[in-house]
Amino acid sequence: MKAVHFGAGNIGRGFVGLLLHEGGYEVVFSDVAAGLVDALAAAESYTVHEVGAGGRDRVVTGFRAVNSASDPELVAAEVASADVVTTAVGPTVLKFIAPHVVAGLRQRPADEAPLQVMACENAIGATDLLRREMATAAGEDWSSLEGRAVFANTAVDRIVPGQPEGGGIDVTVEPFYEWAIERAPFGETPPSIPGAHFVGDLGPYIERKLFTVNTGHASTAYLGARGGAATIAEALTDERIAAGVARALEETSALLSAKHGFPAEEMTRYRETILERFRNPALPDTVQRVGRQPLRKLSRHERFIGPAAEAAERGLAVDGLLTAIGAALAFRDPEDEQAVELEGLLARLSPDEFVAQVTGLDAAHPLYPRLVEVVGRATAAG
Ligand SMILES: NC(=O)c1ccc[n+]([C@@H]2O[C@H](COP(=O)([O-])OP(=O)(O)OC[C@H]3O[C@@H](n4cnc5c(N)ncnc54)[C@H](O)[C@@H]3O)[C@@H](O)[C@H]2O)c1
Ligand SMILES: O=P(O)(O)OC[C@@H](O)[C@@H](O)[C@H](O)[C@H](O)CO
Repeated sequence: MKAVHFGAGNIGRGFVGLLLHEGGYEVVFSDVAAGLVDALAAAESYTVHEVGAGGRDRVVTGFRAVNSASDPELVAAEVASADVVTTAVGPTVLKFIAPHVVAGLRQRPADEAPLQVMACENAIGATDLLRREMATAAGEDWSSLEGRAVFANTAVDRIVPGQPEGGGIDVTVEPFYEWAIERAPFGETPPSIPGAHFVGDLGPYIERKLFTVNTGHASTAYLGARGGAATIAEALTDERIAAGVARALEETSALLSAKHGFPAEEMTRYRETILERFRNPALPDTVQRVGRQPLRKLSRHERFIGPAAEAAERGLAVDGLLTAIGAALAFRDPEDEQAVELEGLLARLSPDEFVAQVTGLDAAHPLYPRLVEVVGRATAAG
């Protein structure tokens, strides 16, 4: 069995590649970072170091690596004969992966078992997005190609911090992980991934993950950065920040319970586990990594505006989320293109224009005036 995995970065090596390997796949990593591809191609194994309580080392072997920028034909050939394609590149990069998967499908015999495609990104419906990008890349050939693949959305959860520069291809991760995958698209032959669980309806899982783990993570990063903290664990040692994060998460939990029926006690335990994961002192996870790409994180269906909009529509509290959004507006990182753009947009646009453009909310939405106030305060604070 063979899996082609696009994006050999933190989660690619530290989670998706590891679980595919443990499921019995030969993993072919595909990436555009030449140094990383060369290092993987030259290695026979790498180690995933799980740090913190219950962690152990796991070794990945039997992989190969291909550079999709310099060797697209080889990538297409690998995809053509693969059983599984996964991605962990970031949702905005899926449009660049799509042409490679389409090129592979063009070479794949029509009577071959369908390629099983799963995008493992922090976004609702990431595989659906990849599929749309593939349809665009294929143009009028799509109707003859789409039957050669099946598409399943997934929710992946494991904190994999940035790895030290020059540290090689080993990866340091937390011990916890969860991978939920839609079951129905695979019919009788789901992929062999013992570490994953297959679910009938992914909607509640991905929303619970994105609106708890990622809302809490981002709230900690932005409140922490504003308070001068360097890491997530350090930020949570400040009681005011911890209280701010707890408040935002109580609001998203109330929404998730109202919308999906998750019992309140289950959500309380889920939040406790997550906050304990964030506090893992062995995990060197920076506020810059977790706060990266703030414009993506402030977009309509993401971890802040997504739950806050739905909570406001239901008349639920959103004050904690608005405080975290205020902190997000103050996030500055000269190395992060979106953080720089965010600063420019705040200087250039009126609060109304900013809310409309960045969050995509309509002026008639109940959250809209509250966001305009938050943006107005951020603009005034300079
Ligand atoms: N790190 C985590 O804790 C974590 C956990 C769950 C989900 N995720 C999600 O996984 C995705 C990747 O996150 P990450 O933390 O591993 O980021 P990362 O930056 O460590 O890895 C991304 C990799 O994609 C590669 N890449 C960029 N453009 C590419 C292209 N056109 N073709 C092939 N490869 C390309 C990069 O070179 C890099 O190696 C994101 O969607 C993220 O939200 C991350
Ligand atoms: O990857 P992002 O930028 O969407 O979010 C940053 C972190 O919150 C994220 O990578 C978490 O570590 C991960 O989602 C945990 O499962």
